[in-house]
Amino acid sequence: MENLSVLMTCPMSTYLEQELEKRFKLFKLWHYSSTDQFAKVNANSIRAVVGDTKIGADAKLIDTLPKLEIVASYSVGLDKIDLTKCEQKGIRVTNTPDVLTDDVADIAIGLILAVLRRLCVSDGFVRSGSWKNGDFGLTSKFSGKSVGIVGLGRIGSAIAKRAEAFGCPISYYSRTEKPNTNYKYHSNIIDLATTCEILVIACALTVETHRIVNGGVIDALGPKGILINIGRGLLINETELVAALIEGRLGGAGLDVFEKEPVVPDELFGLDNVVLLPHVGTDTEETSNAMADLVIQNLEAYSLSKPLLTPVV
Ligand SMILES: O=CC(=O)O
Repeated sequence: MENLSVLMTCPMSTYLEQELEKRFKLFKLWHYSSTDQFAKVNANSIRAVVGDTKIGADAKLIDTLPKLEIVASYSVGLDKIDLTKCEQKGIRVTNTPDVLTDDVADIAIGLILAVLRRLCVSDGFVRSGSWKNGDFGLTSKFSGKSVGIVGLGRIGSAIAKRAEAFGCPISYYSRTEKPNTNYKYHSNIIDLATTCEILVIACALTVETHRIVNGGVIDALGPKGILINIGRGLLINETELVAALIEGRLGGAGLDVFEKEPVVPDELFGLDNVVLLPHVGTDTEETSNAMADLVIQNLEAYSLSKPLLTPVV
């Protein structure tokens, strides 16, 4: 197995680095001044790339590595990988589904509660000593509110299940109606946004879903509506979102992802009806290690010519 040379694109998990180093010849792209400098000496030896949600394998990297055979992503999302190019070149691709579903669904519910019950603001209220001057004031109830989910895949379904336990009626939008659910299907995202109080974006970022939440969807959700995004920043038109929040056309937002991470629009920092997280949906020790194990198992399977565990291409 040592003969598989693996390129990691950026720091993602110390455990993953250590485990890769035990098994393969590991190169770390961030130890070089540029991809070109790395490629000058090593391009012909790399057969595997391990990328993540920050740096995956785009067309330029793939073209730089003529011997590349497999991209094992330390993420479920595949938007940072040029899948078409991988398919054309016969490069295998794997990701890390399932092991992270619970954590991402948990953080979606956490964001809903944080926005509606104003958890971060009330924490600040206690820390600043303001409580001594009077009560915090009333917030908004979660239990029983109608939840609309965009994308009823693994993560969307796990969010639905959790929201059901809060007594929330669930409806969803996806390309096709899913069999065997009691949830109401909308074939149009505007209809979904019009009929729900909390809209959770849980679909993959693809050409079709790019900025699927535009001004029309935000206005359909309305001044009492809450928008939650645990998918990708580019699923929402961020400029429209910021404008709607500032103008009071949207009730609030809970965001784990942004268009240009780690850059977050300055305007959001001054709003106390938004909760902002640094893309941490999967970042628990347990899940991070499970994702790393899956990356390793896929690479091991590949190097032993065994079936991949979670193949995408
Ligand atoms: O965002 C997280 C992932 O795609 O795994």
